[in-house]
Amino acid sequence: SPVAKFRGPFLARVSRLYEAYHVLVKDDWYENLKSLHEKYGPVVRIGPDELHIADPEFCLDFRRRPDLRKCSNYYGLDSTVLGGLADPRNHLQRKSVIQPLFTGDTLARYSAAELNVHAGNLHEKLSEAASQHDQSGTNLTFILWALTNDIMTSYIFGERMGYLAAPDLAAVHDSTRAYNAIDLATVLRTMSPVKMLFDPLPVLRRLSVLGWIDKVQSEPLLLPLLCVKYGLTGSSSTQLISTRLAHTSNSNSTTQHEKGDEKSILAYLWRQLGGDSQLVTHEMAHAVFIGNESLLSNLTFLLHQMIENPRCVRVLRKELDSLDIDTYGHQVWRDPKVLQLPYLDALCRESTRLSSPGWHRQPRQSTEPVLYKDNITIPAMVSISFTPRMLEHDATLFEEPDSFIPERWLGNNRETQILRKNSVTWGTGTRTCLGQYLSRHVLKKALVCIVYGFDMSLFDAERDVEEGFRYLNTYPKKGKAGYMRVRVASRFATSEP
Ligand code: HEM
Repeated sequence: SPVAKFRGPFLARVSRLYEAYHVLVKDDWYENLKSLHEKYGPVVRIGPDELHIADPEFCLDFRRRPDLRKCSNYYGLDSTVLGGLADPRNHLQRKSVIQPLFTGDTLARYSAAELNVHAGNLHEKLSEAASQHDQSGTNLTFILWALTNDIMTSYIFGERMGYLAAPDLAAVHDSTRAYNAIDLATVLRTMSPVKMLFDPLPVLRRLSVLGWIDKVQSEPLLLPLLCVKYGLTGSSSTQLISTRLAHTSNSNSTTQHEKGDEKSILAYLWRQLGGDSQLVTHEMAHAVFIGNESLLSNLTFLLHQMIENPRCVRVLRKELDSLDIDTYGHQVWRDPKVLQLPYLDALCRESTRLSSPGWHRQPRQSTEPVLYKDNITIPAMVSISFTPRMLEHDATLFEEPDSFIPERWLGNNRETQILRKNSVTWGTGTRTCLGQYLSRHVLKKALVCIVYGFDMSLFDAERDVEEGFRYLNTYPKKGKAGYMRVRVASRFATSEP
């Protein structure tokens, strides 16, 4: 093997089942990875053709290269959508079509109008919860999940689905959230016979426990509801999206998009991708799928940190007092200055830094051999991986790396510039997150809405500690999902502006 000279556990050298064992059976992938680096040093062979590197300097430098390929064994499940395209040229081409829909005017218009409506709905829901004094606490996970679904579907499909207004948020949550995503992705990438069997046999696949992947890929969370809404029950999702596309693209969809009609995002993309409705469906379903879960996870983490650090709540409230309360009243999130508040920005950066999940690594391949330190050469096309969480908790990059210290991001000086350059929260190189700016707006507005309007504490902190704060898990295993239950109280007697 071209990587034979690199050290690692025996099973990992011969089979991907090593990964499967640590993800599916022992559920200790990240902890094990750390112990492997302690034993074998900064470069460890974690698969027959994959090296994991825990050398921040090398990782940060290597990742900036624009010519790297995403490894098909890792991203193969999503090989047709932007996030999984292996070839950098194909990726660049697709990105040039999709990226404008997630930045610039499209995002600014959404943020200033639609996103404010969702923040208003969140406020309403929390006010309701505060007045009800629920004996079992307020399930914030359900509320945030409904919120992120409303946001993602309205952004991508231009539809207000009203998840947050649904009378039964538990039902919304349970019927739309997918569990075991990491396990199933692991099965398919570490057990190639399973993947080979399932690829050509979609029926078999649908009957299996893996069926949800097709469902999520081809029928994103909102589609059943869209079916009901448009009276299209029975249509296949692709037909449904096509119908929706035809509806929105009947005339001048590009012009509408340019005018800022968010409803035309789908139609615009459809036209740009040559009318390939299946590709558009997959691309958008994927964005909704990953957007929902990462927003939920990041919002939950941010609120968890705020509850754990009352000092941060005080400092943020002081900063919020500088906003135009006379104009916006309790709806402070509507003040455009919110997006520029330095402490709020620092809170969000620090929270996203600490919340990267341990299961997520980023493997890349170079078509040329790569020179690692001390004259060690890594052969071409070997998967070279790093785990963002490891870098984000590295003491050489971040002082007191495990502590929540938003202040480290404040100011524009040499230190903060270096911190920003070293940040890998949103990915690296040319493959950074498409949803990062949308996510930043969502995190900021939701946090402002909550911190300005409400006092919050954990409903049963003892149980949360006992459970190891399970509610912080992204893409949890079934049966291991946690719920963030809180006590909510309105800060103001009357909440009208
Ligand atoms: C706070 C929330 C989020 C975090 C921390 C996050 C993080 C990331 C990271 C680390 C990557 C790189 C993955 C890799 O290279 O393996 C990525 C890629 C991506 N993310 Fe996000 N993400 C978030 C929210 C979103 C949202 C809301 C969307 C959709 C609107 C989204 C869409 C994407 C897409 C499409 C890619 C692939 C980009 C490409 O390869 O060009 N993300 N994200």
